[in-house]
Amino acid sequence: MSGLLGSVKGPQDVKRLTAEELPQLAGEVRDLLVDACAKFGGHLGPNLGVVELTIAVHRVFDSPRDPVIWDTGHQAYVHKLLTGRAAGFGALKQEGGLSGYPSQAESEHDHVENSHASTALSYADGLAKAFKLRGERDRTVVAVIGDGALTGGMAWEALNNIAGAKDLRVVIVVNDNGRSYSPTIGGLASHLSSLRVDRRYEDALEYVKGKIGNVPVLYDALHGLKKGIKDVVAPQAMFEDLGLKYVGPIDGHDEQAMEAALRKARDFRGPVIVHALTQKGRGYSPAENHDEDQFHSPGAFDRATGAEKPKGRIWTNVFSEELVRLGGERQDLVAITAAMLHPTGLNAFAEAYPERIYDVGIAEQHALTSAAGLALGGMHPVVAVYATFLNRAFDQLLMDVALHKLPVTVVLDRAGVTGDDGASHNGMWDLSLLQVVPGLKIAVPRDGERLIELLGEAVAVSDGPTVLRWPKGPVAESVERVDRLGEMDVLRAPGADDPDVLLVGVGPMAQVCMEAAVLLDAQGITTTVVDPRWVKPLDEALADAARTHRLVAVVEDNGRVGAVGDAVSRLLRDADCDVPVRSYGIPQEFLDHAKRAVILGRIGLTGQGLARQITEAVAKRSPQVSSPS
Ligand SMILES: Cc1ncc(C[n+]2csc(CCOP(=O)(O)OP(=O)(O)O)c2C)c(N)n1
Ligand SMILES: CC(=O)[C@@H](O)[C@H](O)COP(=O)(O)O
Ligand SMILES: [Mg+2]
Repeated sequence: MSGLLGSVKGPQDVKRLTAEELPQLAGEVRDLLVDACAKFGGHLGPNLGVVELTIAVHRVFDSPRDPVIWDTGHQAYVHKLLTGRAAGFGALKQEGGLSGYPSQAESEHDHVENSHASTALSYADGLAKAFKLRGERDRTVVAVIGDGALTGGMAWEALNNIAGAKDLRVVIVVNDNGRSYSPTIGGLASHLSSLRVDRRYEDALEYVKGKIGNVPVLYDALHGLKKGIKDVVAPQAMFEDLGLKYVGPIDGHDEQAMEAALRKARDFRGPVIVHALTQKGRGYSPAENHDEDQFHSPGAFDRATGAEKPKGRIWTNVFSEELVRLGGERQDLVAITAAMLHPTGLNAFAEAYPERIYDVGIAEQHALTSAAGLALGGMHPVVAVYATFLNRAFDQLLMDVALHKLPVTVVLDRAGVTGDDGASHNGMWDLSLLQVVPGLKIAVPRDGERLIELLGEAVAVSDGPTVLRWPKGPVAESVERVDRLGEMDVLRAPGADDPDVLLVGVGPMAQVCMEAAVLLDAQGITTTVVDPRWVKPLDEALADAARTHRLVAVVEDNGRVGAVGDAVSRLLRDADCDVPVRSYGIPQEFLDHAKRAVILGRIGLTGQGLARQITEAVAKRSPQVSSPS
């Protein structure tokens, strides 16, 4: 690593650089970010937007003694570069390589690994309280939170607490680039933009600043003047009404201005908000000009043009198209996104029915209970979120939707192993959590055709909530049924009178089961494959089918504990069927980041892996079966 960045092994090296050297450092950082994200994909837009901000944070504060908490963590690449990890960007988000989020295992400068938004201020509140109790009054907690994450309810719960504790040394840097993926919504967004002073005295400020140069005391006085004018022109921020000191807005790309504001905030020795105005994708024109999301999280792309490598037809496309079609038939269908209109495929529905789409911000809990309200009002809401983010809205789904038997359909994209976004992004919890929700039905399509079929069935349910889920990536090859067993699709019937194994493939694991069945057959282990389609409630015909087999194997792309495998065991027990059940799924662990396919291979959720495990299971049950090849 050459240049100034090559000399940066930690924040102390950033502090040692002169102000004149910082633009060169920023340029080198941007070049490395674009190169790494072009090669591996990644959160390029968010990180290009916090280059100067992060440099200023590490020049003013003393990480890790002053912990820096990155809300959501997707914008911590620059922080990683300035804390000695530039070399790791040669394997960004790859197995065994640098995580795309803060990682305690990587550095003492990293604290929060959870990529779920709107948590940073609560961590900061707790950390600052701990420092106070321990008498470590010289430590400041810095929390960097985006305008999008600030629309999450937890952030306001934390702000309420922090504002009430005047001696908590917390510096909250609001990284306001005006966007989540899309432009940030709601009253907060318009309030933040009202705090952006209008150009007239911004320009005046620039003019005078140019005259006085960067003489801090004069510059500060000028800021005070601007603030005074702003107080008159734009009613002061709600933050100050909350009791929080507010500094800003500051040009987040003016490193010296950011340093001045952060020093002022640090020296205040109490809770302060520094409002930084930044641009997502700054410095790379394909990102700056990318209307949809300013290169929020592109896959690999051509560095010269910004053209992303084609993703092919993904599950989300099938859902997006079918929901538009259904929306034409059903005027009561409305859709809700939590700041992820395009990633969940709701953008097409929004274009077709602009009056029937709601973007509630990063506010999944509100999304579910607002959906309950819409359902009480006679609509049928479809709430589309990534599977892992539903965790946050479990109580709302349980007590605001299901308790009232309301017709809300929840669509979980990125269900199962997502992989390179790390442990908190895997959609491995929903099939377990939702088992306990009375009256809630869950369908898991195995391919695009079944997604269309099951979505239609789900939105036709009017006496309770329904849930569908599918994984990240290309939609699975179609597998047609050869028979029907109750509501279930039989995909493979061995034709033997006493087949050995009943393979229950949940959703796209059906294809994996079909591959395994061929391998098992080759070893003389006759296998039936069924796709339950609806996994909650399970079809009681499954118990009858089980009776004619030696072993039942349930395969699902979810954590094993408390999921469909356990539900099948319970079904068989309740039916007095004592055929043994094996469940194959994601180990109940926090998985290290790697590509989805790599992880599925590692945990045995492939045709070969499954065949090997089932062969061993059968051999234990009936030793005369041939040993695994
Ligand atoms: C609870 C939760 N919901 C949704 C997401 C998906 N997500 C990741 S980043 C992001 C937008 C964040 O916007 P902002 O906080 O403004 O940060 P920026 O990307 O603009 O820097 C969203 C919606 C998430 N990580 N967590
Ligand atoms: C940080 C975050 O939660 C999102 O940006 C997520 O990383 C996007 O995931 P996909 O790339 O699967 O849409
Ligand atoms: Mg933002």
